[in-house]
Amino acid sequence: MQVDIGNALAAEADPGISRDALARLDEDVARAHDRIATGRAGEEFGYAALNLPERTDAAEIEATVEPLSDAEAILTVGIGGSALGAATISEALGGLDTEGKAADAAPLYVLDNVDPAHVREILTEVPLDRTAVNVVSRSGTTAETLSNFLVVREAMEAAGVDWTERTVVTTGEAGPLRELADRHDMPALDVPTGVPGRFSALSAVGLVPAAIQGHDIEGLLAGGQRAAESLAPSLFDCPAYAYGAVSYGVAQRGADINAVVPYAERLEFFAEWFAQLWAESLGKDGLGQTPARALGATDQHSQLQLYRAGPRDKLVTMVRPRERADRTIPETDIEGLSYLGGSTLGDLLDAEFEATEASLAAADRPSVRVEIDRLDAECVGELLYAMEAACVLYGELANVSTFDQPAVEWGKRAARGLLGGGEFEEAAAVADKTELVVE
Ligand SMILES: O=P(O)(O)OC[C@H]1O[C@](O)(CO)[C@@H](O)[C@@H]1O
Repeated sequence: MQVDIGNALAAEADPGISRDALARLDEDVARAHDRIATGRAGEEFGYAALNLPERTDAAEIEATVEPLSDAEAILTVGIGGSALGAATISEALGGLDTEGKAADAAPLYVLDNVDPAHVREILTEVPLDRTAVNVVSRSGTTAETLSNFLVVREAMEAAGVDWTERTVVTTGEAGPLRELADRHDMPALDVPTGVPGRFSALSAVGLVPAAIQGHDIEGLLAGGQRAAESLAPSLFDCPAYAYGAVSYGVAQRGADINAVVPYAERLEFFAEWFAQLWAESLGKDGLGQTPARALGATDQHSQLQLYRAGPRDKLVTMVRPRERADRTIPETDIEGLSYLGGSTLGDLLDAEFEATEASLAAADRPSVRVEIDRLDAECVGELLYAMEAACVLYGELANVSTFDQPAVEWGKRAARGLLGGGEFEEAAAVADKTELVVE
């Protein structure tokens, strides 16, 4: 993996960070690296996430899911970090390899919302008697996850399917899901202690579907370990820290938004995973950098207008695999289009990537290039780990509480109160809404 921060330097962009300021910031990076190393060594809450490539037991995961390896579909029931890591990994590894060979993996369906129409559509689509249900919740009490699981279980019972034979649970040491797994002697894996959900992709939380699909989860962990071993006391020696430090540096100078633009369809979930990681970790005390999700080349025909000519409040993070399965564009005699013929779609995508990067630079808009070799297990594991380490570094530099998420609890209590799940003052506040209705 490599990170090119050249187009975020003050000589190229506004907001941008000067080489001198970057050198000064590197002193803080060294201190932050030591703090991170200490936190990892002590398995401190949150920092422990950066030990997962060494902690996660791939063999245990593979053995646990082996009885479900015949599944023709996988249904992950979770939300936030309990769904996005799994979705990101399975999507990234589910395509053609660079030789064009299909992954031949059972499709993954993700229930991470309680839209009843969508839940009904999924339950109509999956073959319930040949589906592996992967229910994931650290707390085991998340309303959306447990509600969806109860609906899925009812649908399986109605179809005459023994759901206890088709379900693997990943949860914390205690709670309703753990009790359910124990009561029915179901396969269960642990959510790693000391690791917030959004940092748990390289654990059973993110790896169960990939293991059922037959993907190389040892390779994912090896890639994560490669990124772990790249952590160094200088941003100039560590791609992850270079990304985290420059993101922080330009945010300090006005880039309040970080638009993540993967130039690969199979990294679309990665942008969504990154959005939770960045927002839930760094959005504290009035600080943070808002993640925006886009997709290259598609969003060059939409959001690029804003990125290039809108407010000077954005960093654009351009992500791509350097190698991919490709497809030749046929020769054509269509007037004005003959230049495309004989080229490939990959050449066009790369040209658009580089043209968009240059377009932003020509308008003095900061961008950072993040490149991995290809969408294989090691490179995906390395990318996920590097972004987690970048996020932890940014949190140290910003001096925020990276690993908690107190602001999301208010809404949970209000919703629970509205549903009669207890007396919560937040629910009463809902009734106090100021209305000005226009029809
Ligand atoms: O794994 P759980 O406990 O169901 O939580 C799911 C998600 O909800 C959050 O706790 C936020 O409410 C996320 O941090 C987490 O990834």
